[in-house]
Amino acid sequence: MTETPGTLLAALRAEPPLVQCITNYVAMNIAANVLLAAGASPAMVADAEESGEFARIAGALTVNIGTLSPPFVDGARAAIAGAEAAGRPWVLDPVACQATAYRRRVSAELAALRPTIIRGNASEILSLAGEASRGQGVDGRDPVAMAEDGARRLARKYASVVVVTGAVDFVTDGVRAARVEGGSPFMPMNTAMGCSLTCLCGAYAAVAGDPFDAAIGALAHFAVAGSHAHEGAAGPGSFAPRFLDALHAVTPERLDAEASIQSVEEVSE
Ligand SMILES: Nc1ncnc2c1ncn2[C@@H]1O[C@H](COP(=O)(O)OP(=O)(O)O)[C@@H](O)[C@H]1O
Ligand SMILES: Cc1ncsc1CCOP(=O)(O)O
Ligand SMILES: [Mg+2]
Repeated sequence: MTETPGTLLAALRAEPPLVQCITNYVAMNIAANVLLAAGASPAMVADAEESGEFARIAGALTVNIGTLSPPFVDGARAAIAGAEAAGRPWVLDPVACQATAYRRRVSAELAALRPTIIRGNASEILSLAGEASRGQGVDGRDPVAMAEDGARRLARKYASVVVVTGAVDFVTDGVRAARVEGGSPFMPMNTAMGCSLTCLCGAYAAVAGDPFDAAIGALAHFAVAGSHAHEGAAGPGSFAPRFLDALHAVTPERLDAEASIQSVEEVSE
């Protein structure tokens, strides 16, 4: 792996990428702070009046359907067209896509536009892959292992890198696969943690040559920072500021030294 998480983090900090985040009302502030702490430059630019134009100047685009509405979806469509025209990577977060017909329809439409990376919890990836999901609203309720085959199918169908998050994260491009360990059980007790990770996947994709490496880099950065923040945290409340500090404090060298990444042998079909 030439593009290790540490190499990508060094590149990101040397030239902070502009990341256009079309995300939900809950995540906007949290995700912007996560990107700034990590070393990237966030901009929450969502309306169709300008989102396509902005996507052409951003290093990457992220689209999250957490608090979707028809104008929001129009903004996402325009931004995706702009990113595609400019050859920029874009990331889809299909928040709670199992929950309603509207979310199933919009997430399927956006996935069919072939995102560079799709990132969701196991329940969301299961649903996007057409399988039964036990997700409750935005919260994942399925084990990551259950969603791995669905992730592989999605990756092959849309030529995307697919990331399934949970206690141990899984990433696949349909040919290669890996698992990333670390983090903290306080992470799913903090809202918008997954949404923020999706935005960080955009930041890493902006500086990486290979979106599979980018996804692993963002996952490793979250996992290492989450483990550091867990030390001394009394609960989800004190975890949150420690996590921002840890995202900022981790150096490229420590990221490569501490990241726990296992390649998964893939069976060719
Ligand atoms: N039980 C856990 N232990 C450690 N890290 C976790 C755990 N659950 C989730 N995470 C981490 O929290 C982040 C958000 O993942 P997740 O909670 O699955 O997303 P979402 O917020 O979209 O449901 C990821 O970095 C993931 O690795
Ligand atoms: C609570 C909530 N409601 C709609 S979007 C959202 C945030 C979800 O954040 P995450 O998927 O990162 O847990
Ligand atoms: Mg989520």
